Parts: sequence; C-alpha cells; structure tokens
Amino acid sequence: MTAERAEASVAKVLSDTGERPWRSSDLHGGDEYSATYEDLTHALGDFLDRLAEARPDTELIESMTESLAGWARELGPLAVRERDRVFGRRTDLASRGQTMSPTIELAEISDDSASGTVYFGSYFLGGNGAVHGGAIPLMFDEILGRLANASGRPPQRTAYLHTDYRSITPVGRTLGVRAWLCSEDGRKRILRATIHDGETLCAEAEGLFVALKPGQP
Ligand SMILES: CCCCC/C=C\C/C=C\C/C=C\C/C=C\CCCC(=O)SCCNC(=O)CCNC(=O)[C@H](O)C(C)(C)COP(=O)(O)OP(=O)(O)OC[C@H]1O[C@@H](n2cnc3c(N)ncnc32)[C@H](O)[C@@H]1OP(=O)(O)O
Repeated sequence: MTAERAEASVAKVLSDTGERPWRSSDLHGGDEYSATYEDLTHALGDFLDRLAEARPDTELIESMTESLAGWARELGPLAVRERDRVFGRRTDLASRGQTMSPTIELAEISDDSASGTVYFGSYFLGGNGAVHGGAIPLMFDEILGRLANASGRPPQRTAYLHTDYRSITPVGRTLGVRAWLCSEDGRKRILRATIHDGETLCAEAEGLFVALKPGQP
C-alpha cells in the first residue's frame, strides 16, 4: 500500500468513526461468505505460525514477498468503511474472523461466564517456549470483551485490564481458558479470566468494562 493510500484509508476510518457510533447491529457482517472467511483467517494464522518457525532461503523470501505484495495490491482498492468490514466482526465465528488474537474455542457459554480452550501458535512466541507477555492480555481482552458485550448488554470498552503472570504460558499446547462476570455497578462491570495448562495456572486477569453512553465512540 502506498503512503497516500494508507493515509486515505486512515482518514476514511476516522471519518467513519465520527460519522456514527458503533452499533451491535453492525456485527455478523459478511454472513454471505459462510465458512470461507473463517477458512481464510485459519490459513492466514497457519501461514504466520509457519513463517515464525521457518528459516527460508533468499529465493523463497523474495518469492513470498512478491506474492504478499500482489495480494496487498489486489485488496487495496477493495477497502470499505469500518462498519462494512468482515475482519474481526464475525461474532458468529470462534476466530471472530481475525488473526490478531489466537482463536478461542468456547465449549460452554452462559450470560455471565464462558470456558473453553485456546492455542497460541509459534506466531505468539515471546521466548524459550513461552507466549509473548503482550499476547496474553490481548487474549484476555478478547474473551472478556466478548463476554462483556454479550447477552444483549450495551457496547462496552475496557477501562483497565490487569494481568498476573503466574507461570509461563506455553506455545503450541491446547490450554484451558475461563472467563466470568464478577460484579455489576451501573455502567461498570468487573470480569475475571484465567488460562490453565492442565492443573497449572499460567495467568489470570481482571478487567473493568464501562458501558458506553449514547454517541460515545
Ligand atoms: C465497545 C466497542 C467495541 C467495538 C468492537 C467492534 C467490533 C468487535 C466485535 C465484537 C465485540 C466482541 C468482542 C470485542 C473484543 C474485544 C473488545 C475489546 C474492547 C476494548 O479493548 S476497547 C479499547 C480499549 N479501551 C479504550 O480505548 C477505552 C478508553 N477509555 C474510554 O473510552 C473511557 O475512559 C471509558 C469509556 C472507559 C470511561 O469514560 P467515561 O467518560 O464514559 O466514564 P467515566 O470516566 O465517568 O467512568 C465511568 C466509571 O468508571 C470508572 N472508571 C473509568 N476508568 C477507570 C479505570 N481505569 N479504573 C478504575 N475506574 C475507572 C470511573 O471512576 C467511573 O466510576 P463511577 O461512576 O463510580 O464514578
């Protein structure tokens, strides 16, 4: 993407945000793609894991760079307003149609709790087999944010997110994840979440979510 196009794209997002506040009815965008968009995000996530693990030769690096630049050229002119996008807005999919955070597979969901599994691939490696310390709160924000915004509750934003790292969170293992609503007080909700590797507590978090006032971005 050229600098001009990137600037135009950012301006478009900003004007879109100013144009109208977020509404829950904007989500599930892209149902017409059914499973194909999820396949795309899985393929992209798999590519990032394989890229993180590999030591490719110069020829392959050049070839991949050209292929990726080709996809960017193809997608560039297809940019749409934030509310018309698909990436990250497929709340019907486990991945939410995005690759920024690892996919959380939820086995049990109620109005005030959720539990399931999460798998951090090599893309999320910090070092020595442990997940990067920034990817863990990212995952917590994802599961807590989804729970806070679920069950017909008004749109909410994270006001704080406190993470305690209790033992390393290993890359390349299926881990248990749990989130629950602790308390509600007017616009404020406190939620907590944990990640376990078997019996071992890897990390835990507490987040304050504040319901947005009408028109608040
Ligand atoms: C909600 C939009 C989401 C959009 C997503 C769209 C599509 C996504 C698809 C599906 C969604 C599903 C999953 C989403 C996944 C992840 C969601 C992540 C959500 C985020 O990741 S979002 C980004 C990070 N987030 C921010 O970018 C927030 C910046 N910030 C603000 O926007 C304001 O700061 C705000 C609104 C938080 C409050 O501002 P405000 O003016 O409305 O209200 P005020 O300040 O009066 O606070 C009211 C009461 O909360 C207390 N309070 C406030 N902050 C506190 C703190 N830090 N510690 C302790 N108490 C605090 C006050 O003390 C007062 O308490 P009291 O009433 O008792 O006096």
